Amino acid sequence: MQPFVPASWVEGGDAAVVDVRDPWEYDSIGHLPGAVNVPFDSFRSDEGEAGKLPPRAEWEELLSDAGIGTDEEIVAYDDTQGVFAARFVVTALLLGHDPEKLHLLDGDFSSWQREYETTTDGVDPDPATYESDPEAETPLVDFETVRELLPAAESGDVTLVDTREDWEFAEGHLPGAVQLDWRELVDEERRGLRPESELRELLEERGIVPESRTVLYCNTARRVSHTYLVLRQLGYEQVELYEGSLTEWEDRGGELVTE
Ligand SMILES: O=S(=O)([O-])[S-]
Repeated sequence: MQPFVPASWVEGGDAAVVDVRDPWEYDSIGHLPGAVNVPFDSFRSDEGEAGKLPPRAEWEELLSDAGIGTDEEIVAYDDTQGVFAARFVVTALLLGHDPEKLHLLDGDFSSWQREYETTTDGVDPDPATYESDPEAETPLVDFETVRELLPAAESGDVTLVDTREDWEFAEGHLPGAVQLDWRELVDEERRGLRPESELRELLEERGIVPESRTVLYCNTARRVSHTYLVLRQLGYEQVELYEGSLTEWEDRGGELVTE
């Protein structure tokens, strides 16, 4: 999986382009030419199979209405350095879209408009039928699995990564977790990924290495989605997502460490 694509790939290509910002931003500030608007809140739910995943029927209807077909190449963007759009990409992945056909713009709306055109023209998508794949293998792990992995995380055999900010980590984290704020992976100025060599150095410093099984969590599986895609971009194959994240962990009385 090579999820991150540059603006030039999006501009010249024929992938379905998905803008996950609020409708007022899409309509009034503008959007990438041809992009459809699928706002972040429209694909988050407490009624799906796990965490914040939407029910399959709702997801299928949302994508069909947006004119996106089951086998299409998709690229998503936002205006927050990719963290909201990453959640769209990971939602599609977890509901069975072909991972090789899922992409995230390396950058965001603000960096795009420094070089490329935007528009406020409405988009009228062609009708499509989207079908999710309930049989697809996914990188999801659940509460019980994470709880069973804690001893291995504490002994360093499994890498448990908390992708939240320092102060959140200090207030309470899973035993054995290392901290990696997702924002450390992006370059403030270009609003996309930092250079690969810097990313690899940073990850290694934190003990996040491709050889180790790696499980990510945050609060509601938004920030982990970005980190998941970065690790996959760098060739990490053994990365899993705790979709329930701290919201479920705390609800179910999971152990927390404070500093
Ligand atoms: O990004 S988050 O799910 O932790 S709010």
